[in-house]
Amino acid sequence: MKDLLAIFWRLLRAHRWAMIRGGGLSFVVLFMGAALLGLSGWFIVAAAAAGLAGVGAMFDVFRPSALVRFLALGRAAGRYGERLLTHDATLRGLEHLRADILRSFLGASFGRMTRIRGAQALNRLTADVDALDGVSLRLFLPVMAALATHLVVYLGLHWLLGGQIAAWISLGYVLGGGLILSVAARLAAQGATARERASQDFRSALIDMIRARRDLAVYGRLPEQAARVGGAEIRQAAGAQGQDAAERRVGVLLNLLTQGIAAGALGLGVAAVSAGDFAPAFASLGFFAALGLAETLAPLRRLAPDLGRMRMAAHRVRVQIGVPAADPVRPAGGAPVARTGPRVVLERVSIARPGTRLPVVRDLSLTAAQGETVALTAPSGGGKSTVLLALAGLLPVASGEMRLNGTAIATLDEAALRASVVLVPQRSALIAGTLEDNLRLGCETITPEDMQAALRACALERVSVARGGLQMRIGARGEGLSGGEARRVALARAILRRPEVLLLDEPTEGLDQKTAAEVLKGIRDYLLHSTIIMASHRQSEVVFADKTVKIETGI
Ligand SMILES: Nc1ncnc2c1ncn2[C@@H]1O[C@H](COP(=O)(O)OP(=O)(O)OP(=O)(O)O)[C@@H](O)[C@H]1O
Repeated sequence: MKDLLAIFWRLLRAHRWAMIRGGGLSFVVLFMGAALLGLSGWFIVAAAAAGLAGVGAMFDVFRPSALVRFLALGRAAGRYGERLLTHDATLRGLEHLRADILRSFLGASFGRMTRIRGAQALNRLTADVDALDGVSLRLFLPVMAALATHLVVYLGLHWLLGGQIAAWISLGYVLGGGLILSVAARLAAQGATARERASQDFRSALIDMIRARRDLAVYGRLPEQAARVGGAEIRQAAGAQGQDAAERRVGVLLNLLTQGIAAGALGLGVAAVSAGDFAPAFASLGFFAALGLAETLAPLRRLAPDLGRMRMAAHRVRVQIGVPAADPVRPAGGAPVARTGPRVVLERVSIARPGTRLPVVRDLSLTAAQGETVALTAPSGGGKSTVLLALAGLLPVASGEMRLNGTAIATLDEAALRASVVLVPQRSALIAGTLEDNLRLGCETITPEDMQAALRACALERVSVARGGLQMRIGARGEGLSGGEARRVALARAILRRPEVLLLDEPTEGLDQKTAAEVLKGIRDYLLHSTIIMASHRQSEVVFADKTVKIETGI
């Protein structure tokens, strides 16, 4: 319940007045519905009684019928306004929630970001947020409006018919309805959990299958994965059927409750008439008001089967948005990049990966000057990428110090560091779009001439010219490019930023000797004054570098 309340509070805060006015109108609509039926019942019976008594001509039909019309029209208009306000406020609130979830993904620390699964993130942003529209529309607003209506109707009936009938009707609905709904929610909880799991499994399995379809096909596992997706879909459909059946059962029970309360109200009314407490028309008022109050339960029918799903979604979303933003490697508002001292200095640096006790890199020292190219070497798993990540400010150092132009990288301002240092990891992300879209990802303000020069430097000009130049289409994750071409697009994107320090993780992997040499020379000439530090396995990269530094691994 805490999770659901927290989500309702967020939705309420996003558009407080619209939500409060919508909730108020929900109450008005329910109250007018009960008053309309009660008044109509009283009117018909009172008119008939007046006719039987021979005083029909004296009976005032105008005022009650005007009131009936006012209630009928007011109720219709109120319903329209209530739907408009509550749905609009809820959808806008969900929009804020989605933005908060997205922000929490984007603000995740580097370590967490690498562990986020695309399918899970999509589930949080779509299915979970969709499930939460019911928190205000099917849970809190209808329950609050129903309770307010029962309270006001209780006071009105108490005044008109006495405490016994008023208590029978209002308490009957509040206690009886509450009991039916809470028992039904408890019984439906297991089915709701199973359905929710099936629907999350379905989405995740489907997304995994689409992403890994090539590998699955190669290993002959595509039918197996398709069967997993199909199985989750069948479980999901079965869960939906079960929940529909639960909704129907709740509907039958709530109908029986309404009939029982109305019959009891009529019986109590008849007894009161026999005892001479009030006229027969008043007995019908209680009976019809009891029938009219059935409307307070109508929006809650779907609540029991949906509650489990809403609870789970609310919990997951709360956990997601409650995750603190990135544990910063550098404090906010750090130092600017200075212009003194050697470009890059590492002094007895040790670096550990999160979750591991032993440092991956131990006591590494190096100095790299402006315009110098340094090759870092170590066996596979020896910590080359780890050093580059730390230099890019994405991993903290366990001991020692890393300095850029004389200032410790750990104290640098985030924006200043990003403007000065660019890292090209082993696997870079390419987006679906044109070659230009992918190059602009690194720097918005570049001109077509800049892009052509960078493409030339990375030996990509010929490839792009043959396929539409900057408008060449690239598929999702670099689809349509060879591995070496995708790598070169990532390199071109990085050098377009003209960083002071360029960090390259195995830059010529996947390139033949000739192209590799051409690319390394092209990059060096394009960034004459930049310091280039590269993680290298290949002899051609080591030979190209001005100096080589061997990493002593701690593992
Ligand atoms: N996210 C991570 N969490 C924990 N340990 C990691 C993580 N990534 C890599 N490691 C470990 O850190 C060590 C160094 O990895 P790193 O990627 O820096 O090596 P590398 O020299 O670049 O290797 P390669 O040449 O194969 O790319 C390895 O033992 C690796 O298993």
